[in-house]
Amino acid sequence: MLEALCLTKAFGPVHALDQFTLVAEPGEIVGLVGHNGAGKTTFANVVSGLLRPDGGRIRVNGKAPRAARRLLGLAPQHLALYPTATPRETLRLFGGLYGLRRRSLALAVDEIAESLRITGFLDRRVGVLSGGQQRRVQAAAAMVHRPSLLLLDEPTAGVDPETRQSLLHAVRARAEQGAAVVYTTHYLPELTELGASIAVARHGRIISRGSASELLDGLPGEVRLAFDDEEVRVPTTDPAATLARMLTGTTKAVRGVDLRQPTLDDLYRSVAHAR
Ligand SMILES: Nc1ncnc2c1ncn2[C@@H]1O[C@H](COP(=O)(O)OP(=O)(O)OP(=O)(O)O)[C@@H](O)[C@H]1O
Repeated sequence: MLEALCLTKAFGPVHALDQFTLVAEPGEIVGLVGHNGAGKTTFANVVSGLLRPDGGRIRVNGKAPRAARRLLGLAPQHLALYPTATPRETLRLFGGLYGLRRRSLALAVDEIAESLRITGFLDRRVGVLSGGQQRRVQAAAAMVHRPSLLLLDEPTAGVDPETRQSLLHAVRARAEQGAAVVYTTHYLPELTELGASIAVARHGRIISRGSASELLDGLPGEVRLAFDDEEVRVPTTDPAATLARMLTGTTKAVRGVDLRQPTLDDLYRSVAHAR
């Protein structure tokens, strides 16, 4: 369980964290969303003990960050892997640092490699793997010791749909085993797929917190229909019904259809409106 209460952290005049409060229960996936600069990465760094906060209180299963290091797994936003090591060596190294030995280490490496579909390239050098394969290795390194608190900072940035699915599957599996997960993303549909609750960050603090259905249902998306001579865009909270209505009413040939899912901007607008 994570309790982060009233965290503050300033870099000169920039208040990266400004009374930032977030609690994640065991088994809960919290989707942490917010625009660039909202404080998400600073929060992950403070919770994992990489940065000291100016104020506030953090407890992981009741322990302060330094004492809780073995309970925590962090996959940073930017890839941080040894290019000359293989994924197997990487996972054994991380598992070993977190106290796993011999048979339990080998089992943990096999299990996470299977879950994140790394098995096929476990013994190739990390430096020759694709970006998506490296992302999976980085996430696996954060999860191999089965942490009680998992911090994933945009793990799906720039990956293909298959890698995204394996990452989401592995995250859900960890939560089902009881881990509290804080999952940062700019892509809202992932949070529905994960069954995550949502925390919206802005200017260093959480401005809204709730279930995915509370915060995302009813957000306007958009249906776009392209004809030979024009393009029609209709904002809607029910794209399927809107599309059916638009198609029923037209005799022109349709050249293109696009359904836009709600974005972070839509969520920000709705949160600002409700305040
Ligand atoms: N080491 C640092 N020195 C100075 N300023 C920093 C440092 N780290 C973060 N900041 C500033 O703190 C603010 C919050 O940054 P942070 O990286 O936490 O945001 P973020 O929500 O993770 O953004 P992104 O979505 O772009 O990753 C930004 O204004 C950033 O410029």
